[in-house]
Amino acid sequence: MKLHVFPGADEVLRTLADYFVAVASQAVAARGRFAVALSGGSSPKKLYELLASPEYREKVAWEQVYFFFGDERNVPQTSPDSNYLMAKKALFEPLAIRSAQVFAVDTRLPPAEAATQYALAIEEFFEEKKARFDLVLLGLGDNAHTASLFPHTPVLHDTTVGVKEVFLPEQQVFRITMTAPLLNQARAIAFLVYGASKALAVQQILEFDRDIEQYPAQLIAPSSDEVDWFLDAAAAKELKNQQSS
Ligand SMILES: O=C1O[C@H](COP(=O)(O)O)[C@@H](O)[C@H](O)[C@H]1O
Repeated sequence: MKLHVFPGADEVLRTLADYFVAVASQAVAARGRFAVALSGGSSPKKLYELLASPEYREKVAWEQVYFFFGDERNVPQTSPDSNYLMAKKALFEPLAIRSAQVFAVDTRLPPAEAATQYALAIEEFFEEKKARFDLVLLGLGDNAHTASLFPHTPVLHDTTVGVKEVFLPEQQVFRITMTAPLLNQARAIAFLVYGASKALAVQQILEFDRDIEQYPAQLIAPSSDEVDWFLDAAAAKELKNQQSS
């Protein structure tokens, strides 16, 4: 696990954008394409905007990039809560990404069916091979969730390499999420976390004893061992040890 801690969010975002460029170019050189699972929520929007900015847009072979979503809210694709809509506005439209390169969850379907169909789309994309994303981008909720692996939900114990629906009783909503085993097959995983509201969750995931019911992001442990945490000082402030391990 590698920790990258910077004084402010802008430096975190730039470092992660550089990391994205490097991982994308290695994947394209090695396999002719780059398959990335995007995260939703409030944190990654600025990263996507930066990647689409004049400074970064020429650094990635975008026509060889294939986009997936680690999780999605069960809302129409036109809803302001849709992870797809956020990425569309921040990344796909500015870069004129072809629709064939974007794999969105079909939220017109009932949640369980949407999850099944998404798992099938992933399986087809990887053909006969193991479904290994070149990069999974993840955020972290104040309650230590990542993707839509929320505390005390059945999906935390799902051993399927796939996609599942999850009902969140407090919010009375469904989400659709890649399971931890699928996320963990990735060649590389990067967490993007900034802001003081995330400091306790960061400490719980990285320094507390394992308790996946309370701290679901502890489930993220890729077989490749490539997990990078990109944090600002505010999000890292509760960490006793700020060295990579
Ligand atoms: O990985 C993820 O993390 C976030 C946390 O979101 P944020 O709004 O607190 O940055 C999550 O909800 C999101 O859907 C997910 O992909």
